[in-house]
Amino acid sequence: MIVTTHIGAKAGDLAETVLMPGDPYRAKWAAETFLEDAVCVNEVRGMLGFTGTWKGHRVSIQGSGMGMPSLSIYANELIRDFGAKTLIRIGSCGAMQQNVAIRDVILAMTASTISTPSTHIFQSLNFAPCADYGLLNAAARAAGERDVATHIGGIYSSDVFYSEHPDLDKEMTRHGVLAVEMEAAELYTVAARYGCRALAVLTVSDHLQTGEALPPEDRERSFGDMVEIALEAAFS
Ligand SMILES: O=P(O)(O)O[C@H]1O[C@H](CO)[C@@H](O)[C@H]1O
Ligand SMILES: O=c1cc[nH]c(=O)[nH]1
Repeated sequence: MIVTTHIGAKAGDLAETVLMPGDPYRAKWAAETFLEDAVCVNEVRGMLGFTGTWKGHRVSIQGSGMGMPSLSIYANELIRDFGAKTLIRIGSCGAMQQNVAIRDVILAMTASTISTPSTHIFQSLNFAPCADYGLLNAAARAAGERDVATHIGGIYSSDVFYSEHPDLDKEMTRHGVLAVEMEAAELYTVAARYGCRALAVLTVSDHLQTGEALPPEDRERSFGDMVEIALEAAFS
């Protein structure tokens, strides 16, 4: 029997493949919408987790919370205590390029960052967090078969939602960074440490240049393309 500090599930309750939205209610919606026989396996701190099947494959969907310190707790416990092998973030993000529109999907090849909870490990090294290539390639194929605009490239994992660095945002736009979110760099780093596969599949909910922003209910329960792309990539 395994119950960690933050995941109140028993050994075997979680699958080797875990989708990780920041929002626990997106986890609930995605489990109810896309999984068969989904059962709730975690309610600790309201960070809901579910396990069910998709096309016969066992899969869990566990909320990560917002920001890298929170994601890091769940990724560590999922991998070290529950045996997760494939972790795919399904998150919202803010577009940083004019050619990226609201509701477009982004596959994060790399995640630049100022710091993550893992930064101290690397001393003076600027570690480059990157996606698992097999997952990225499979997600690109899955996205290509859907009627959704998809961009593949670098994103920025920020510690803040409300940026006080317009100069830095501008430089990232100038250097082709597609979007900003708050978890992928730590997910990629923790996965690399334990030899696991990781990818972030994101949907654009905000636009830093136009000021557009989707309402909370859309972020919770309308990003179905990214969920299906993540599931198809995980089991291709
Ligand atoms: O929609 P989620 O997955 O939470 O992701 C994004 O939304 C949150 C901020 O609103 C941050 O967690 C950011 O990364
Ligand atoms: O602008 C945004 C939208 C989602 N998540 C972020 O971190 N920033």
